[in-house]
Amino acid sequence: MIHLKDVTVIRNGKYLLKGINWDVNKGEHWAILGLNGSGKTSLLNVINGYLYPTSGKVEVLDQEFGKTNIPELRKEIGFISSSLKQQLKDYDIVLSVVLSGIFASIGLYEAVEKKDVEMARTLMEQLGIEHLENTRYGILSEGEKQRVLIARALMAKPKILILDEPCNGLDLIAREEFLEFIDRLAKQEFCPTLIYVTHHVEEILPCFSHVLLMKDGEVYEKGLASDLLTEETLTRFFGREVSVQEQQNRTWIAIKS
Ligand SMILES: Nc1ncnc2c1ncn2[C@@H]1O[C@H](COP(=O)(O)OP(=O)(O)OP(=O)(O)O)[C@@H](O)[C@H]1O
Repeated sequence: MIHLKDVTVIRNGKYLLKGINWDVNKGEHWAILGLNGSGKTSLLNVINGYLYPTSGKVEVLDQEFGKTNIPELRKEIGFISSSLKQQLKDYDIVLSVVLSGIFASIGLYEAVEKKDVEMARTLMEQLGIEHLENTRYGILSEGEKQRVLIARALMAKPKILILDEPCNGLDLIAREEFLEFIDRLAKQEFCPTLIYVTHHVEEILPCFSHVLLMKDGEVYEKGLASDLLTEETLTRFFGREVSVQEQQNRTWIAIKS
């Protein structure tokens, strides 16, 4: 699904990413964990073709960057981020916003078919936002907006779904409800490969088979979540002694000292 070989990005004399080697295979879901400024967003921008590497090779969905049509490829990659949340038009109704996902457009300018509206309604129902169909996007809460974004992304039937800190701005209940949805989504046969970026270990659900630990623009470690979400590795990674607890099949950490 995604293959990065020795990817380095330098901008304004600064290494944003350094020698990244990363392979995401079909059937895997990855969580990317890192502190502020560790290069997570830069990495996502490379995958989306918004940030061109200074050196190295990028292959996404069997397309090698530099030899492929990136805008076409982007249609197969769903991307959920806070900047997209802000770009959507406040005055559009939720149904239009969801339907606009078919065209990856901000606003709905093209005719849609009955089956598209049916699909949008099914997705809204699965996300518990069907009652908001005719509500203006601008008045929704952060949690509701997040669900609209997910439904919008899924309309395009992406092969990869990237979630960049999707729980930012969600309260405790909204966050847990959102994570429950992600868990349900991961169990569906049609689920795209999920790439979930977060600062918070406890958001890494059991459906995330693998974890990429990012530090200072480099891959600190990568591998099975069960191998990496341990007291020993996380203490080394964060550079602070942490204690780890398993609850509801998730890892919760606290700083010891
Ligand atoms: N165009 C650029 N020129 C110079 N430095 C940049 C540029 N874009 C990003 N950076 C720097 O690269 C580093 C990595 O940024 P990035 O946004 O990828 O980190 P992040 O892990 O996503 O951080 P956060 O968790 O805070 O969102 C930061 O120090 C940032 O200031």
